[in-house]
Amino acid sequence: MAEPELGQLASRLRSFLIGHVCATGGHLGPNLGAVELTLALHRVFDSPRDSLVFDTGHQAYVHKLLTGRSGEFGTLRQAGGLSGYPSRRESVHDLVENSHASTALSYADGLAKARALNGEQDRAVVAVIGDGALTGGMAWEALNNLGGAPQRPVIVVLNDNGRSYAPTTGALAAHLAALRQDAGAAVCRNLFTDLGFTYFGPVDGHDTEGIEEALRRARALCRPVVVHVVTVKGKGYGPAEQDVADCLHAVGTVDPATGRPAPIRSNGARSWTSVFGQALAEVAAERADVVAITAAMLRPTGLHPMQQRFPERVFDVGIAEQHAVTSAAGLAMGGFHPVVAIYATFLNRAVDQVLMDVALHRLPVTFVLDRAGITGPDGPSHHGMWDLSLLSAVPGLRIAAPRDPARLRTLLRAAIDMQDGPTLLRLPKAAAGPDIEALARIDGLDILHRSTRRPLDVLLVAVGPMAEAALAAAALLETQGFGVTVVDPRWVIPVNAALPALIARHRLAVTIEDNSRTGGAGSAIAQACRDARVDTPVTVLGLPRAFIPHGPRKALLAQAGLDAAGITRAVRELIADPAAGFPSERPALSHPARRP
Ligand SMILES: Cc1ncc(C[n+]2csc(CCOP(=O)(O)OP(=O)(O)O)c2C)c(N)n1
Ligand SMILES: CC(=O)[C@@H](O)[C@H](O)COP(=O)(O)O
Ligand SMILES: [Mg+2]
Repeated sequence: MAEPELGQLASRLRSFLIGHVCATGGHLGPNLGAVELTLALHRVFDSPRDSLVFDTGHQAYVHKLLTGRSGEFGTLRQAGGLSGYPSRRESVHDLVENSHASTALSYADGLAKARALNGEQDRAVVAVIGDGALTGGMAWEALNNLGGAPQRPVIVVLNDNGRSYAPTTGALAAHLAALRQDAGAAVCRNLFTDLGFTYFGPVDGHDTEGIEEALRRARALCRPVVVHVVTVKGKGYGPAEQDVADCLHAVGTVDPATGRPAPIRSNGARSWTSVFGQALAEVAAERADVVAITAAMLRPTGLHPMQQRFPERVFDVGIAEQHAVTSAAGLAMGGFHPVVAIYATFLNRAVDQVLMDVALHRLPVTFVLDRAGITGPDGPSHHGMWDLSLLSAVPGLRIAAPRDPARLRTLLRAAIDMQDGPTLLRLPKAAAGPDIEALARIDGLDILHRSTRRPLDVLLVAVGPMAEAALAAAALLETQGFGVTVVDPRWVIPVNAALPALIARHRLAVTIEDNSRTGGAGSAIAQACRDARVDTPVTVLGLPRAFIPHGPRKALLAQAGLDAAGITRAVRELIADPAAGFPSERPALSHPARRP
């Protein structure tokens, strides 16, 4: 295809991306920056015979368009529609579905070893990694292996646009900037050549033919090669190129003319993230020892209000969650109280650091996990549904789940006031609803609802934002003749010692959490009841032990039975099922607990 035709194709791809992604939402900036790069990849390599691995995968839309999925692009990130990331179910051209950054080079290392063992080294292994993802530790573990095996060819395409969301931080970013500025010096010696790679670059990331030439040369070398491609995030679309915040990294439905959401009548609802960000800035104004850490997601985790007021006390460590946690441990050892703001799903990779670098030393670090629970359009590797399961076993870690903005503010302060060990708050990806005031607060338990003049049939234990669905279910169950109590423990791990006694007063207890039901808060509560010899059957409602696909958050919660209808249905089924242990009579008061 001659250059003018290539240019026309790139232009058509850009127009397609802008039109579709503005309509469906998705990763606009990253994909506009990867148009020519992806064209070149598919012109030089023969996917799927050759393997193309995209790190994080949010920049793989053009790859999808070039592998036969343009017709379905109107379904992007919608239930049953195209995933916003590579998907093995969708195509043989797609390899890695995990949207957690910094993994591509490790996959490539494994693929290259497989090629060598199979005698298939003519099948290329190509990994595309962004400059942001390259700040993640796994990437350097992989580079160490790849560069140490000259006999195993892997082509690392570094898509360098100088940004993660914000400009990429740290010494690596400075090194790449130097390479971009001084091509002559770059070719002679740099980080990659020192690690055993041949280095080609910097290559203009919007010159398809130039990229192709570099890729062909890299392929011909049959050894580890880094092709340093310099791109512009949001290339070719003014609103993205000019967006100083994050080059329209990820957008909802926006006006293609402006890249901005259509003006909507605001119902005043704020996101949990913004409530947290403002509350933290207020605490930071009162407490000079409070510092904050982000892993390249300052704005998405709501730290910018604090960063604007106290820039010297907010640290962006790059896409390096494990380092973030242990660096926080160091800050705590130095006399500070770090608040580590991370999406719940991304903390999964730093469990050992929470356990052994923070909790073992009983350090006062507060973790604030945004996007806990079902997140929606980003699919299985983005739902924050394992934090309670992974962290409930951490000795000394206290975990709270605020049900509303008022409790978020209160619990954040309480967590930061705790100096004898780590604390953790988890927040959903949702608009923060109205405050839900308790009827009473007994032994640290918020009684949100209790039926009057009815037996104590069912106790609903709501974890955080599940309080709303629990209260709606209580209303439904009352219309069906049941007496219902709804309780919010606020601090879910360790289990409040008064909770088993409250459960003992009811004929049935149901815990409700937007975490996996395996090993989460409900499991801990059921265990606490067994330990306390409480006879009341405890049923745990939560997310299934499965990878949940992308789709609207509310619909996915309903499918998991975590809405009012699902909770009501579960209670009625339990009561109807003789094997469920629902006693015909209320249990004798083996625990003279105080009345709720
Ligand atoms: C472990 C992990 N932490 C954070 C994120 C959130 N995240 C998604 S894309 C992105 C920035 C990636 O920057 P880069 O690799 O340079 O790709 P670009 O968007 O610039 O093309 C981040 C931080 C993630 N996907 N995985
Ligand atoms: C690819 C990635 O990990 C993020 O960009 C993710 O899309 C963030 O999603 P939200 O911030 O919209 O929840
Ligand atoms: Mg980048």
